Amino acid sequence: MSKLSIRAVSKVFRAGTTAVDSVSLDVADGELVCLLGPSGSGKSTLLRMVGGFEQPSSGTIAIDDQDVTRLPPEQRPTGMVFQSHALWSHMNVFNNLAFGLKLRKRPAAEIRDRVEGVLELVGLKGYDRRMTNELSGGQQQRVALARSLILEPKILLLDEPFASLDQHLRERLREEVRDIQLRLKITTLFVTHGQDEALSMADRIVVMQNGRTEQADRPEIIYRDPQTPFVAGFIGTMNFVEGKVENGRFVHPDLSVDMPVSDGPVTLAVRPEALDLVSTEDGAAVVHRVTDFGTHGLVDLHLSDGTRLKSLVRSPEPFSSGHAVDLRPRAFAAFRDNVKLYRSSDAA
Ligand SMILES: Nc1ncnc2c1ncn2[C@@H]1O[C@H](COP(=O)(O)OP(=O)(O)OP(=O)(O)O)[C@@H](O)[C@H]1O
Repeated sequence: MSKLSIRAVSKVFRAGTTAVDSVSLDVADGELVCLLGPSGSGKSTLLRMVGGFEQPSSGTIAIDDQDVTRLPPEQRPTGMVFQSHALWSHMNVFNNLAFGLKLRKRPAAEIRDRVEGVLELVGLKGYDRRMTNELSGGQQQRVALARSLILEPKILLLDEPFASLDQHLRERLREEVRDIQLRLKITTLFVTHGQDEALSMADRIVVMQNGRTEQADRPEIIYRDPQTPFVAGFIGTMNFVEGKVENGRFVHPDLSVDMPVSDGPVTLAVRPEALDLVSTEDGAAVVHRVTDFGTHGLVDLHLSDGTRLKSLVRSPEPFSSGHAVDLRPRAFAAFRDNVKLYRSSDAA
């Protein structure tokens, strides 16, 4: 049972940059939490503070109720895998993996068994005598993961571990790592700026911006019920339409929907898959481009005020560029001053 508790942690660098701004986060036993956000949002700094590679300016970090805030990395029950694998190239795989155990003066037989076990776990059985520079990028990252896991950390920390790999390999490794994590039931904090990675791997996603957490929720909630326009726009594709509410209706020259909130300006957010199109003679929106992906079509639209929208349609056939269409949003959110006001029934 290992849990991580981050309480009001901030990091101000000497230059005056607030990289992490009073973040609190609990990661439950066996949970995999992804920190997701744009470049510079503070994800790596937060992760590095959990690993002990960076000191918080304020706040506390506890693992299983033990305060580790001031402990150096080697005294924390954490294992970190970095973006660039940082393996020792002058050592073979066995020695890379055995290194930490030798430091801890474990008996040779135990070291052999544990190296063998962890290599099997990451799918590299029999690779122990290879030099690490004779391995592919994906294999090197597997060794880096094995090197962390062999010390049986309570908390596994992964900092964009697949960033240097090609798309195909990245997808495979993310499945493998998730399988291993579930098998070991190891509490994991994972930094990525890839939303697909976060959506496919995480039990919970923490969306970060400017050193703060914008929202922490299960992936499907982050996607379906984003609490701020930033989260709405960062995960998946989102259309935004600026307008205002008058007498319980969102009003825009080309689009109007019921919205039982008080009058005033709002931003309407609607997913491409929740924006139905109907071809008409005198529709308000004009089709700009149609892309046929085989399984579905994506229609780019222009509204009369210049707003651009995307709609996902099952078949692109009825639509072609220059044609007018009517818009029928099925599910949407409205934001006013970054606060979500209202959402219709769940996306169909
Ligand atoms: N050692 C440092 N000294 C000064 N500023 C730093 C240092 N490390 C990070 N920063 C700044 O802190 C902010 C957060 O950086 P951080 O690396 O945590 O972001 P990130 O979300 O992990 O970004 P990326 O996805 O690009 O890795 C940035 O503005 C960055 O320039």
